[in-house]
Amino acid sequence: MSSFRLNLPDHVQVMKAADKSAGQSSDNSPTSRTAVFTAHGLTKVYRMGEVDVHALRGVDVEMYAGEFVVILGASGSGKSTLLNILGGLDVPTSGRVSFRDQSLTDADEDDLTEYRREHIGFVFQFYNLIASLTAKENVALVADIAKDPLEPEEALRKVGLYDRRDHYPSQLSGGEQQRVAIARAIGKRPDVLLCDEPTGALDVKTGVIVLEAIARINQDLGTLTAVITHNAAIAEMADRVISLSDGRVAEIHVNQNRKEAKELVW
Ligand SMILES: Nc1ncnc2c1ncn2[C@@H]1O[C@H](COP(=O)(O)OP(=O)(O)OP(=O)(O)O)[C@@H](O)[C@H]1O
Repeated sequence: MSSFRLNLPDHVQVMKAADKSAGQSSDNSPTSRTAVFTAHGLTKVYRMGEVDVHALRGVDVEMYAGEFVVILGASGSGKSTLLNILGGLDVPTSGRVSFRDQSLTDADEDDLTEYRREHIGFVFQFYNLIASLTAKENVALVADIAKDPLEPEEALRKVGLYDRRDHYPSQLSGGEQQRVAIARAIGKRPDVLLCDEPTGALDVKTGVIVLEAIARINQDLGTLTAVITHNAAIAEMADRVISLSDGRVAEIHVNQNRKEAKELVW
């Protein structure tokens, strides 16, 4: 286990207790945490003709039930590659990664599809909503194939868009569309919410509203939430900040005092 293990704020211990999976652990000591992701020695090499691009160069990382993690780093540092591997969208070149006690490295395509469907909600920079469906219908589409879904109205309420449920994407602002995308991602009540630059296409004010929605879901549902950004201000919201540089973990920082989204300035 890593040396920063004992430093997690009380908030995370509380979230762990609230997490659905916490009952699986018999260790109730204040320093116990349920590892959701455990990755060791992850590398990813993309072969581009004659050239090898080393996106990850040996990443060791753990993420815990209920925490809010920001993955921070410059463009090209490997953030999306790491998130895609954790989310089962990609596989490492070498190294091991597991979700709870399920190895993702040994999983085949079908296993990874089922893993993503059951456990992971994704939010990307661009919202990818279906233009011909209302907000509610966009959310229902995912909830329909889930085992224990949130009602689409409830998911939209959590992101502050219940009143706009019958609106089409073209009738919503960029920030509102992103919040529908977040409602869609949580509609299946995922264990993990993975967000890749969720505010990248938004102005500051709208970005803050989107971050507030993500933080509320982390808080209310106890969903392990990982947000990728190159914006250091956003890192102040996190329980922990994993900084990547050139495909390596450069630093892991524990925020003793998390800021609320509305306090952020950038
Ligand atoms: N499919 C791919 N084929 C080839 N190279 C890739 C591929 N995906 C990523 N890379 C390369 O791997 C490195 C890491 O990319 P990655 O997208 O993970 O970085 P990032 O930190 O998320 O960057 P950004 O903030 O710009 O999205 C980069 O050099 C990138 O060009």
